[in-house]
Amino acid sequence: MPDKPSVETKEEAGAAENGAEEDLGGLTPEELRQGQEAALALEGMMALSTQSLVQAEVEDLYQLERPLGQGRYGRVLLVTHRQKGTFLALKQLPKASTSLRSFLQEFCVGLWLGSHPGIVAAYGIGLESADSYSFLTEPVLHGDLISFIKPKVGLPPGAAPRVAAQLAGALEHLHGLGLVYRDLKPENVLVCDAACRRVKLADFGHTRPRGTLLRLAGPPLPYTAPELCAPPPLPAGLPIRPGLDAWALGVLLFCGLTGCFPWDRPLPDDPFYGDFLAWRAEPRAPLRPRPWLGLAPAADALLGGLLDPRPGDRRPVGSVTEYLGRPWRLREGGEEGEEGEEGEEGGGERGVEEGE
Ligand SMILES: Nc1ncnc2c1ncn2[C@@H]1O[C@H](COP(=O)(O)OP(=O)(O)OP(=O)(O)O)[C@@H](O)[C@H]1O
Repeated sequence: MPDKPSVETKEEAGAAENGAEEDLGGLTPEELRQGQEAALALEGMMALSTQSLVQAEVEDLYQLERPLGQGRYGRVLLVTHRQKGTFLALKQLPKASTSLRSFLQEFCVGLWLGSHPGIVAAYGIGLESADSYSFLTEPVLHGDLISFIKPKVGLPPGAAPRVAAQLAGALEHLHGLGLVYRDLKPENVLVCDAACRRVKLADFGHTRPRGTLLRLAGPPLPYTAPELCAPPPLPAGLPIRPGLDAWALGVLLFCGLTGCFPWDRPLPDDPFYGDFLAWRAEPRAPLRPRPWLGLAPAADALLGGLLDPRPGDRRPVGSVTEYLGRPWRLREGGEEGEEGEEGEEGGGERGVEEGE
């Protein structure tokens, strides 16, 4: 699947002000307070980090080994420290397209998340060069999750629940700090081993404190939650909350289980989304949309909760743990299959690499 742009959102300064609950876009005052505290803590870290940026050209300090990846905003290089020889990943963001503030936000969120097994470790070194800003993280050398998702098949047998559990843990950690990740997609999930047993979440360039006001500024993606596609409840935007990540996790898991996107965008004019809504309204077998045919009841229930179009009723990312240990895919012929068997196929029409 070629790289899809991240969810384009327009951001308003600061978090939503305290007020009547109906003005909080579904956030409770406590949730909003936590988001405001996160915003303050992040601003503090950014102010300190700006003073400690190393002023140097990357090549003066690090030996470039090979590119690790390229995103819309920056490139990631495998480098070695010239004196110590340590292997590191260096994310370089050109000044032409990245402000100091955006760089510091991404750099500091990575630091703040600290050491978590499901999150790429940040090394606390930020560089300012003539034309770019850079920071260093641990290198994760088996590529990103997209290269493990076989079109119209999905992830290797057994991998989807493992990936789901690790991503849910990483996102819960981030949500617990009052943040919303906002950019969950396979390209941002790095794989630590050839069997896709261990994964880590990377790229915190879109992470913001809960309650930050955002509006969708570009076209919606499959991962964009429907409430972001609708006109925002407040003129300035939607106060973001963790349910945005729960939706994206549901879409990512669907891709991982079937090798297809469930829809192009969660709007009623999208035929696949329309079929999904009709099936939700009346979950009889004949109405089951074709892309969902290969899923077992546990996956139906898990995805049904994460992909609830009503953000207030949507299940949290941690609900993944309730469905571990049960088959998520059917064998051919409709029986429930063990995760770990060969030959599981989703019934979808659009492979993940097509047209995205
Ligand atoms: N620590 C790392 N180790 C190995 N590869 C990495 C690492 N960080 C990122 N990559 C690779 O580089 C790619 C681009 O990185 P990243 O997503 O951070 O860039 P971006 O410009 O912010 O992307 P986006 O367009 O998603 O916003 C990733 O998809 C991944 O393949």
